[in-house]
Order: sequence, then C-alpha cells, then structure tokens
Amino acid sequence: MILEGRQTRSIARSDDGRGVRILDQRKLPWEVCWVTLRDAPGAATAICEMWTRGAPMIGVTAAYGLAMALDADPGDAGLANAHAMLLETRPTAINLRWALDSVRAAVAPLPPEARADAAWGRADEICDEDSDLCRAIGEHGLALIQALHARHPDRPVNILTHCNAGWLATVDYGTATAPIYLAHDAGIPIHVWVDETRPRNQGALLTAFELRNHGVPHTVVTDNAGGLLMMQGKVDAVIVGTDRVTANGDVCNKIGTYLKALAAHDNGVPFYVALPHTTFDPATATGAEVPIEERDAAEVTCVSGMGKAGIETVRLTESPAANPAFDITPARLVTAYITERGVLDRV
Ligand SMILES: CSC[C@H]1O[C@H](OP(=O)(O)O)[C@H](O)[C@@H]1O
Repeated sequence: MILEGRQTRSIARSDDGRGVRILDQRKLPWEVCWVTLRDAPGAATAICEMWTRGAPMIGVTAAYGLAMALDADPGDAGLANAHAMLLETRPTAINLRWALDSVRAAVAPLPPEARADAAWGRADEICDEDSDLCRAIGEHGLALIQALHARHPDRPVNILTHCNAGWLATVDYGTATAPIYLAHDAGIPIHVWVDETRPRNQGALLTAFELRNHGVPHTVVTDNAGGLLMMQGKVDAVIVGTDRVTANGDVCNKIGTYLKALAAHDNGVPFYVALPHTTFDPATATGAEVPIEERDAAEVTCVSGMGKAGIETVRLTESPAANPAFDITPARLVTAYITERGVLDRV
C-alpha cells in the first residue's frame, strides 16, 4: 500500500537475500523504522514481542524465519527445533502453524544441502500468495460496499473496523481493509470508524496510520463507542479480520470483536469477517477449543504514546490486570465471510 507516498509491502527480503526487512510496528505511527531479521531467533523475537503482527504477517515472517534457520542448520534436528521454536511464539493465529507446516512439507523430503534454498523459495511463494489473496478479498468485498453505496448514494458508506487487519497485518492490502482501499480507489465515498482497540491500540496507532497514508476518511473512536454508533444508524457494516476461523465458522479475533458482533446483531448491522484460506482451521471444531493468548498484564496497566521526550510509557493503575488478547465470535453472529473465493455465508 501507500507509505510515505510510495507503494510499499510490509515485508521483503534483505538486499543480500538471506534476511528479511520488516517494519517495527511498535514504533508506528511515530517512527517508520525498518529492521532486518537475520536469523530464526530474531524472527521469533519479532513475532513474540509484536514488532510484526497480524495473522497472515505472523505466518509469512515465520516462514522466512524457518528459511533462515535452515541456512544455519539444515539437518533434521535443526528443522524440527526451528519449527518448534517459531510455532510457540504466539498460540492463536492459525496462519503461523499453516505457514511453518507448508515450508516444512516443502523441504523435509529434500537432502539437507537443498533445504535452505527451497525454504526461501516456498517462503517467497507464501509471501506473494498472501498479497494476491488479500487483493482478491478486496475485490469480493468491494461488491458489498458498492451495494451499500447504492442504498445510500447521497452519503459516504460508513464501515466500522476493530484492531488492525490492514496491510500492516498482511503483506499488502490487508483483509478487512482490502475492500475499503479498493472502494476508496474506485471513487466510492467511504468513511471508517476505527476502534482504538485497547490495550495495544492497533486501531488508533496502526489502522489510523494506514488510512491517513492512503487518504481514506476515518474517525478513531473508543472501543466502547461502537454500540452507540450502530444504534444511531451511523454504521452500514462492520468488517473485521480474524486470526482463526474454526470448522463451524466461529471467529477468533482481537479482544472486543465479540462485543461488536453482539451490537451489530442487536442493531441489524451486517457483520463481515474477512479472511484468506490460510486463516481457516478445519482441524479445530469450534471456537471453544482455540487457545486464547494471555499477554503481559503490563499492556493493560500501562499505555505508551508520544511525549515531549519521545515515545513514553505511563502507568494507568497499580492494580492487578488480566490481558486475554483474543475472543470468540460465534458463527451465528457472522453475516458472511469475505474470502478470496467470494463472499460466503458459511466457510
Ligand atoms: C489480518 S489478521 C489481523 C488480526 O491480527 C490481530 O492480532 P495481533 O495484532 O495481536 O496480531 C487482530 O486480531 C487482527 O484482527
């Protein structure tokens, strides 16, 4: 997407071809900081500490991490240890397992000396495929936004989104944002309500950053405002991303998504979930079985922002805090799934 006026993807091989460049998303929007990952432990740290994040992006980064691991040790033990290390970085987004298993399947049958180059090749394919998948999600979602505009041609289409399921969470386009970008670029007047998305504020910090750079009108709101906006008729549709959709269509996504789905259902607002096939997990029957990542309580008790002395962190409370990072939206609350194969009323 557009970053500082230039077409940009969120990850790319380094100039020497054996590392990867990613944006350190912890510093956005205040600083556009590219970092180069040189080895598998570095990739694991970047995923764990959310330098890079978002289900598809986690998978792509891990795929390259496995390739870097095989540069160092292409033996069976090296492959197994790197796969395990990268897999345990974050438990919820299924794209991580999918990507690691895909690279392992491509290289395990090969002699060790052939594995690293094959892993880099498969990681490149996964990277390019992600961009193509998200573009296709955008094209199918565009039709939904065109239909919403046809119903209200006199005003912008109002979309509410939660967290960041944008191009920063993928290689390009995003999932939930792909239809928004394509609609904006097609000249459809669109406005986005951006949930700030406590506690890490991916919406206020990252989605708002993306939309500003692309020139998409938007308004940041507190996580608690969405229900009122829907009750007031100010939301035409909710579009969110997801970290895992289970066999029965339950949706695991950033904490707070379920509450938006309840409000949408209560107000007759369509609730769409955008996902590529790499986020679908048919091996898990229902959302109740999805591991919910519990992150550091300090993400709740503290907040970071740009102060007089640069990026600063301040404490909000001295009390204990809990920090489940995801929740489950039952399939019954999902209007449709926007996928690369089309808009589906069931996955
Ligand atoms: C396009 S998937 C984005 C998905 O990932 C986010 O989680 P996190 O920022 O913790 O990686 C969030 O759940 C988004 O919906």
